[in-house]
Amino acid sequence: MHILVINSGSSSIKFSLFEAGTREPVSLYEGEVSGIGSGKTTFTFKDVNGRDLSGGSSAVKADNAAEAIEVVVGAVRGPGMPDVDAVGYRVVHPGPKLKEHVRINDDVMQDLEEAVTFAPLHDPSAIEMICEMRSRFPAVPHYACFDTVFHQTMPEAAMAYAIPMEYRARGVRRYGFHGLSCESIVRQMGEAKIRLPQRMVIAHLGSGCSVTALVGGRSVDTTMGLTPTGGVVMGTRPGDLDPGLVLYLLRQQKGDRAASVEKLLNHKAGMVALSGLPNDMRGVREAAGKGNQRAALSLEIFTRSVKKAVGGFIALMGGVDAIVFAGGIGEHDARSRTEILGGMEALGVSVDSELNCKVSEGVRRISASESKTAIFVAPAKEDLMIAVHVDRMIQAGR
Ligand SMILES: Nc1ncnc2c1ncn2[C@@H]1O[C@H](COP(=O)(O)OP(=O)(O)O)[C@@H](O)[C@H]1O
Ligand SMILES: CC(=O)OP(=O)(O)O
Ligand SMILES: [Mg+2]
Repeated sequence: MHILVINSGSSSIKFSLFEAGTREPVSLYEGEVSGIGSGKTTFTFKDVNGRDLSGGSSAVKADNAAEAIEVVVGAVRGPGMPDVDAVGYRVVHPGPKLKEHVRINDDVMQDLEEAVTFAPLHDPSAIEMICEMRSRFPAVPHYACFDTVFHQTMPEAAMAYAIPMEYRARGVRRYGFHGLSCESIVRQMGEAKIRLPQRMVIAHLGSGCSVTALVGGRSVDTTMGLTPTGGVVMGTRPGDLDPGLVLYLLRQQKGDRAASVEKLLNHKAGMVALSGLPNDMRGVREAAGKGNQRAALSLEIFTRSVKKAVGGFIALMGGVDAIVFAGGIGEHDARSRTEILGGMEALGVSVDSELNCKVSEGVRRISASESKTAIFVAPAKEDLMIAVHVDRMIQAGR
């Protein structure tokens, strides 16, 4: 059986084809269409051995999602490719009703449409992708896997906001995101024969950034809330703000005030606002290294916000046995890791500077020998988790 997994972002579509059924899902092919609508769309497609299957042309024309989907469909239906038996999608926010990963039908699509208000940066592209793919692959089952499901284990004290309870009944609560990433880290630790740490903090620092506290491998609290705009500072999102500041912004706008503030908070805030540079941690670091003061300040603010989240969760859990970094920044930016954990030696947290700079596959340990807390770097395998959940749903006859 072959499961196609699709993780669509606002300007990119990542896809992987997994073999599953008789064994745990294994990725056979993966690809990405990125920079959709930018005029500089690129396409990568390779097999499990890294062999390039993109036909040698990395530049493709995809001015919108529908054209990008044509590229994806062309690749997975190409010569020699196996039949797709099921399709799984990463959907960031399911809205208030859906609490588990689900097989998609028209009712589910209705729920997802209603969830767009909670994740306007993420859900629309996923919904568009699902609609297109359902019409192109009408005979196979389609499944939605949500970022939020992993956080269902949070206690009510972590979920509820201090606003009138009638809103809680309407689904206004902390949901938490990057759950598929967190789950994949717990799973990878098991595969690497690392004893599951009792108290763990996962810092998923990528396009979106969040910090999650886990006890016994289950989420007990996380920084993102009702939406993926809150929590720690991100590339284009501000993280937590004084609610009075949001009211101030709303009062300043003309026309469609909510739409203007939404655009400001999801696209124009965070590191891009502070640094005045494009949304790429590498560029910000390079500029700061050359003396750009705004870039340096943006890094300081980013580090400070993640450090406060990590420290807060250590206090909440009464200590920490492991800290894990994942996501594009968490996995690749050694400086972010040392700066976030710098000065925590008194808490028993110290990074080994040599191990921190090494590059290798899978979960790797970067803590110093004297560190009481184990510190790891791990890839966020969201796509693998989606394949695992789709496989389970198929086995369960869903
Ligand atoms: N080698 C690297 N060093 C520092 N930052 C990196 C590196 N590679 C990727 N990043 C950063 O990771 C972020 C994207 O993270 P990623 O997890 O890939 O996002 P997405 O959620 O879109 O998959 C960007 O800010 C990018 O600059
Ligand atoms: C939930 C979220 O922020 O996702 P991403 O990091 O992919 O933007
Ligand atoms: Mg991501």
